[in-house]
Amino acid sequence: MILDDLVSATSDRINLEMQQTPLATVKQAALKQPKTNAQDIYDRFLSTGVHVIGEVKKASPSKGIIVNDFPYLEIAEQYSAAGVTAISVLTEPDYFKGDLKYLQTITEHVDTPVLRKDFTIDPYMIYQAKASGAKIILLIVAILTPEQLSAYLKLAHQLGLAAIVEAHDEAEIKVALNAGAKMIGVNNRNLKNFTVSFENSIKLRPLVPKSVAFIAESGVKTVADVQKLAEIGVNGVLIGETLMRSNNKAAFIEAAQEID
Ligand SMILES: O=C(O)c1ccccc1NCC(=O)[C@H](O)[C@H](O)COP(=O)(O)O
Repeated sequence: MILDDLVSATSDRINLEMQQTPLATVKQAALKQPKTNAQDIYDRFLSTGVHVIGEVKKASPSKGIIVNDFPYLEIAEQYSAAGVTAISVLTEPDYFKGDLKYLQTITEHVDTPVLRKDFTIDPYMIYQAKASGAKIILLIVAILTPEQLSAYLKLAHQLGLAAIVEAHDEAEIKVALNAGAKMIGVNNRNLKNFTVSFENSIKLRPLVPKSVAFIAESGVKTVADVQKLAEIGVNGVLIGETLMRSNNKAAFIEAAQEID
């Protein structure tokens, strides 16, 4: 399964990075960042309307190369000017052609909160995210033990980072809620065969209390899709490929964010 390959590649990469830049150095850099409060991010997503997270991504395992031209900072600036609630930046290099440097550059130039979109498997990556100016991280239930999930969520909150805890089914939603997740992402993409269906969000939405933000991830193609997800009560939508391929990103984002 693709998640196993992603975890294995991430583990090799992080082991190398830890040799090049020790944890103590990354921790020091993280602690130099301005203090932030995770609850501020959760509150933004819980406020009325559908909140768009615009994703900056060059490639993905399911789609291969999505765009050849990749002016990542310009794209982030367009998202920010159009009023997205957050920007997701892929930092995974092997399958998504991402880079931590993209995230660092974007956080240096753009005020909108940035999500480090990666396959977090070690606290080192959480300190890296903070040191790079991210305000949100991704924690995927399927690749962590419940103990790791609780510990990583706690560490994120101590550092002032919010976390999207990604769950794929009912059992994973329970694990996420038990760990204290305040924002749950449900992936509409089946990671075994890459098919996309909003059925997963529709089925799992009622299992997440209204005090916990619900983000529908993947497969949004049209503003009508956002409307459908709004009707089932999602707080946010994470949109990657469609925005990356769009010639008028601002028009799509503005229309999506007008939905009540
Ligand atoms: O998109 C993939 O191929 C993929 C494969 C394995 C793990 C994660 C994957 N995608 C990550 C995402 O969560 C998406 O980048 C994100 O939800 C945006 O999706 P989309 O709007 O469909 O580009």
